[in-house]
Amino acid sequence: MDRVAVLGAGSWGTAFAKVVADSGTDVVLWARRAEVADAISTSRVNADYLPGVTLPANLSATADAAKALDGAQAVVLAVPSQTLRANLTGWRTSLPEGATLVSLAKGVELGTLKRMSEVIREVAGVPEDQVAVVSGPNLAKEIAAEQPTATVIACTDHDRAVDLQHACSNSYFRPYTNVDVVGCELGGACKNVIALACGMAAGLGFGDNTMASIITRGLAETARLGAALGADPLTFAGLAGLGDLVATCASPLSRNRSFGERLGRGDTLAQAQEAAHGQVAEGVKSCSSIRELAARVGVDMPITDGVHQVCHEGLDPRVLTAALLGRERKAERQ
Ligand SMILES: NC(=O)c1ccc[n+]([C@@H]2O[C@H](COP(=O)([O-])OP(=O)(O)OC[C@H]3O[C@@H](n4cnc5c(N)ncnc54)[C@H](O)[C@@H]3O)[C@@H](O)[C@H]2O)c1
Ligand SMILES: O=P(O)(O)OC[C@H](O)CO
Repeated sequence: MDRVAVLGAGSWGTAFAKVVADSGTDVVLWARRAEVADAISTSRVNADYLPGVTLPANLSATADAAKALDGAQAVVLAVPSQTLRANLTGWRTSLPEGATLVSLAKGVELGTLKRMSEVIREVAGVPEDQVAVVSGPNLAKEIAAEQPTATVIACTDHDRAVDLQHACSNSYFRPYTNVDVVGCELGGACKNVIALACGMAAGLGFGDNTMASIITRGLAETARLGAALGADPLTFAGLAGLGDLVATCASPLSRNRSFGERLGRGDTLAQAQEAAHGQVAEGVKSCSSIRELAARVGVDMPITDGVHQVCHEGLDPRVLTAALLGRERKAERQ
């Protein structure tokens, strides 16, 4: 692979483009705003999202998506989940034939309840084995600072995953392959919701026992959903499951955890949204789609359900705490 397009110049799109460029592959990064593309081209910095990070010379930027896509062997989609369908519909006619379409987004679409790889297949009209997913404990700022990190590249076509693995392996970034796309995507989407719950707990002043309890029971409900949807249960013990869950729930860099913390301290949804400065906390929307998906397949997800109620039905996080603790007693593996 010698040319990759990354569509979306937010925190992760820009950091991932740097990863690919630092791995020796030429990258063209598409930014929605022309001034962001121009600034990257002239100063080699994306000051809005990754201030202080110098981007490599083999990374160029443009606001023209067709230009970014021209000749790309892999097309990396780095826009928020709920905008992926509309964005990709606009790019569809410029997608290079046979290119691997790669999702970086961690969410489940509202309304359709589709995972991002399903949205991509549907909109681009490509087979399942042409779509890959990157998911793991990947806080963009740490990766942009070249801190050692592992991730998972999931694709039902193992050889395609390996090609992509070669295009984004370097001294600070180590991707593993996996053929369980369903498990990796669900792990990535659900952990944002659990991180909101951990944030709420932190905002309420609770400590590490509470965090560990939410993380572990959050993993249990994520794995239950995964099992019902055909995922490999072991995926949830891996980087795209437990790995990402721990990083997101523990890190002050996580937008989801920070958002939850504000709610826990008493902010309204609107106040927490304002404090996020336009950066996406995917769990705020995906808590609703995941909750609906769980109901569709008859899976109990009490934490996800509670996060939805706090975010969208005005439930006080303190009342959620009491409700979760007061649930019917049960066996751990029930
Ligand atoms: N930031 C991280 O550390 C990180 C790590 C792994 C995965 N992710 C996932 O990657 C995806 C993108 O996250 P990000 O951190 O780059 O987000 P971000 O908020 O930093 O950037 C989003 C980018 O998408 C663009 N965009 C295009 N159409 C848009 C629209 N209609 N509305 C809003 N923005 C639009 C924005 O201009 C911006 O460049 C999310 O699903 C996120 O969960 C993020
Ligand atoms: O900042 P968050 O909460 O969107 O999390 C970022 C990444 O998904 C961590 O892997």
